[in-house]
Amino acid sequence: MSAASSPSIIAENLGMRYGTTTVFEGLNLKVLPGRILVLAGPSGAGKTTLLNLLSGLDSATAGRVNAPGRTQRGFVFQDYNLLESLSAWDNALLSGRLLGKRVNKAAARATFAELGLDGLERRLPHELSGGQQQRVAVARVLIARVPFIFADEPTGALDARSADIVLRNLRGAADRGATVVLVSHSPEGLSCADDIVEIGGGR
Ligand SMILES: Nc1ncnc2c1ncn2[C@@H]1O[C@H](COP(=O)(O)OP(=O)(O)OP(=O)(O)O)[C@@H](O)[C@H]1O
Repeated sequence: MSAASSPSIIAENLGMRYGTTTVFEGLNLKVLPGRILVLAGPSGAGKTTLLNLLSGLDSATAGRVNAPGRTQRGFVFQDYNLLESLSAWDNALLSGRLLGKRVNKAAARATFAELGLDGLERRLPHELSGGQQQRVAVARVLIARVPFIFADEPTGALDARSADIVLRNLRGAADRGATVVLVSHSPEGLSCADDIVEIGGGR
C-alpha cells in the first residue's frame, strides 16, 4: 500500500438532508492519502453524517463524492460494532478475514499488544470494558491494512495514555500511505490532524 495507490476522496457540492432538515450543503473538500483529516464541530453538526458520506456508507442527497469501494475501507464505529459471539482476538482479525486477506499473525499480535490488549484475547466483548472494546475495534481496522480508515471518535472511551497510543497507530497507518478520516472533539484528536474540516451552521 503506497500513497500513490490510494486516490484522493473528492467531495463536490456535497449536501445531506433528512426530510426537511438540511445537515449541510455545498460542501467541497479533498481527502488526501497519507494524511489524517479530522472532522470537528459541535454535537449534531453533521460529523458522523459527513464521515458516512466520505466512506460510502451512506449516499448524499446532493452533489458527488468518489467514496472508496467496499474492500478498500475499514471503520471504527462509535459503538464499536464488535461481534458478541467472537473473542477479542477473533474480532480483531475479523475485517481482514472478511476481506479475504492473508492476515500476518505476527504483525496482528504486535498491534494487539501495542494497543494494550495482551491477555484479553479470549474474552468476549461483554467481558471487556468500553475502552478495551474500543481498542479491539481500532486493532481490527489496523490489522486489516485497508487503504482507507474511517473512525468515529476512536478515542472517546479512552484515557489520555491509551488515546495517545491509538492516535500514534493511526498516524502509523497514514505514514504507510493510508487515508485516515477521524471524527474527534478532543484536543489530542485535533492535534494529530494534518487537515481539519470544521462543520457547523450547515456549511
Ligand atoms: N437518520 C437520521 N434521520 C434524521 N435525522 C438525522 C439522522 N441522522 C442524523 N440526523 C440529524 O443530522 C444531524 C447531524 O447528525 P450527526 O450524527 O452527523 O452529528 P454529529 O456532528 O456527528 O454529532 P455528535 O458529535 O453528537 O455525534 C443531527 O441534527 C441529527 O439529529
